Amino acid sequence: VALAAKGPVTLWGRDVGWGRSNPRLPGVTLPDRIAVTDDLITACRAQTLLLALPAQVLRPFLDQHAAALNGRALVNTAKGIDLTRLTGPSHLIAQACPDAMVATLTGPSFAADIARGLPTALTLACPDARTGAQLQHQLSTQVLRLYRTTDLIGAELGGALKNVIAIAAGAVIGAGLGESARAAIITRGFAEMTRLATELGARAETLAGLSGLGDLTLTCSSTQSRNFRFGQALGSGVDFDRSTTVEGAATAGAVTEIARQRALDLPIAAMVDRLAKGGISVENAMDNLMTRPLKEE
Ligand SMILES: NC(=O)C1=CN([C@@H]2O[C@H](COP(=O)(O)OP(=O)(O)OC[C@H]3O[C@@H](n4cnc5c(N)ncnc54)[C@H](O)[C@@H]3O)[C@@H](O)[C@H]2O)C=CC1
Ligand SMILES: O=C(CO)COP(=O)(O)O
Repeated sequence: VALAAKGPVTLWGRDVGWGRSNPRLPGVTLPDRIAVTDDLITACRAQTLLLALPAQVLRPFLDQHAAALNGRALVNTAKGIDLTRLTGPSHLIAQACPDAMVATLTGPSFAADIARGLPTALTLACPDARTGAQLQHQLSTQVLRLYRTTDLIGAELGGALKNVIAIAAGAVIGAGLGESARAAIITRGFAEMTRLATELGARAETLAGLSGLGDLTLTCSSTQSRNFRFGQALGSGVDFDRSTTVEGAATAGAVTEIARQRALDLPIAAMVDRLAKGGISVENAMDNLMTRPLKEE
């Protein structure tokens, strides 16, 4: 919707029967400049494609459609780590589409805010600096301000890992453990995010930017966030609609496996993994975190 301010946009979906107002974005009507199609070949005539799919869906989607996508600039927006490959979205895309230019657009942004034209700042991450600068200009608008980085690993991991911590923050609030506990989870969660990301080759300063700390702040503090609401439901013991996309649940599993393989200490992610699988109560998870051996900050 934001990009339609700059020129014609084609929106592809496998189920576009909803017409010009998507039930996932209530109150938003698509501008006339957006052509809606369920024909991927038509959509792939564009040179730049934004892929807006849940992280765990991306791999099967690429298995099916890689040939149509190859050779384009492919901008990922998924925030997660693939559970079977233990890798981020852009690596999956680059493997499936070796002739594509791959980038990730990430950072603090609720789709509903962007669709309403509210001001938003994001990170455009592309290892190729020239392509990154081109995409930055192509995708920025008056209300969508893109910063760029070549640290694709760091930007992508920031977006993936903040979802895990947001579940923990939601659980703390849902269980009535208080704002001080939430601040502790956000801060120690950020330490875990930085520990894992730098181990995997990210720059620490990327984690402190929009794609890491910025998105962590948003997601841990807003009930607009699905990850936060999922945690809240776990904490308060109410049902949660399992058809809702909650990226942090699968990503906590992937993170726990990566931590095991690399002998990394990521206790909050480990607790979120157990919580999401129903293997521990919020009270026991918090006890577990609070009674670990005392250490330096
Ligand atoms: N919703 C938001 O505010 C934001 C979401 N993201 C990230 O973007 C990614 C997607 O999130 P949402 O769009 O919110 O998820 P969503 O679950 O609301 O929508 C995903 C869309 O993908 C489609 N889809 C699912 N499987 C498919 C397949 N095999 N082939 C074709 N289409 C398929 C669904 O029909 C749906 O239209 C996630 O990784 C999320 O973390 C990033 C920034 C903001
Ligand atoms: O990534 C997001 C905000 O930047 C959206 O968060 P949720 O997936 O938790 O709704």
